[in-house]
Amino acid sequence: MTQDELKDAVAAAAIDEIRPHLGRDSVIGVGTGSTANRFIDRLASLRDDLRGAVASSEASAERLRGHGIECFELNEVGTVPVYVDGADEVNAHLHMIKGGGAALTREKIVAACAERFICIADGSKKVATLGDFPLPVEVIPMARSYVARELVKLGADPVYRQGVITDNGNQILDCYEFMIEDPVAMEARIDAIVGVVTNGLFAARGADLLLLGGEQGVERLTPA
Ligand SMILES: O=C[C@H](O)[C@H](O)[C@H](O)COP(=O)(O)O
Repeated sequence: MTQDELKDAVAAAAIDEIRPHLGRDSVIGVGTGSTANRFIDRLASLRDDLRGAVASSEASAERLRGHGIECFELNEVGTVPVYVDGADEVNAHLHMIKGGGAALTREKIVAACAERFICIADGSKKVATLGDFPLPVEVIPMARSYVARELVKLGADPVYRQGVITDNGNQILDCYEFMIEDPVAMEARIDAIVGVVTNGLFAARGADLLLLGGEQGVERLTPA
């Protein structure tokens, strides 16, 4: 199976997972990226079975609206029963690195307000230790150099993602050469640097369920 087929398979599995819990008043959280896009395309078939969605990016909101799915502000709905999103890497504890598409901050906010986080990913995203994928850190632009120096002290090799402005008007540093042994502690340490808006470690609030696509089908994994 190709990676695209695997992404499609996990998107379909997520639809099966959430369908029994949806009602006409349900507003669900929807993530960002190529895997989440496949989920959004399939969600179109459930358009009449839910009230709408909270999107974690402008791009996802636009795609949702294109399918006739109403988008709400998170402040209007407060909490969402479920948040479905992809990941760049995920470990056995269902801690993740996210933000390859620069949507990490809004993703983390919607995830924080979700009763349940379902991660959908093809098998290539599952790792023993997080960090092969460069960890994104969203920064206030004027703090970029300072934050980069602080990240070096933590052992990372931060690189400015040239030309990328987040939906929040900020910039991204990608941390290379940075294997993360304790994702919960590192998430908090990076967030404590002045000028950091968010980092792409989703460990304090990891996923509750991972739908992982492989040659044998879609595995259903809960945190180890
Ligand atoms: O900022 C982007 C998000 O964190 C995505 O969920 C992540 O990059 C995975 O994207 P994809 O499904 O395209 O691999």
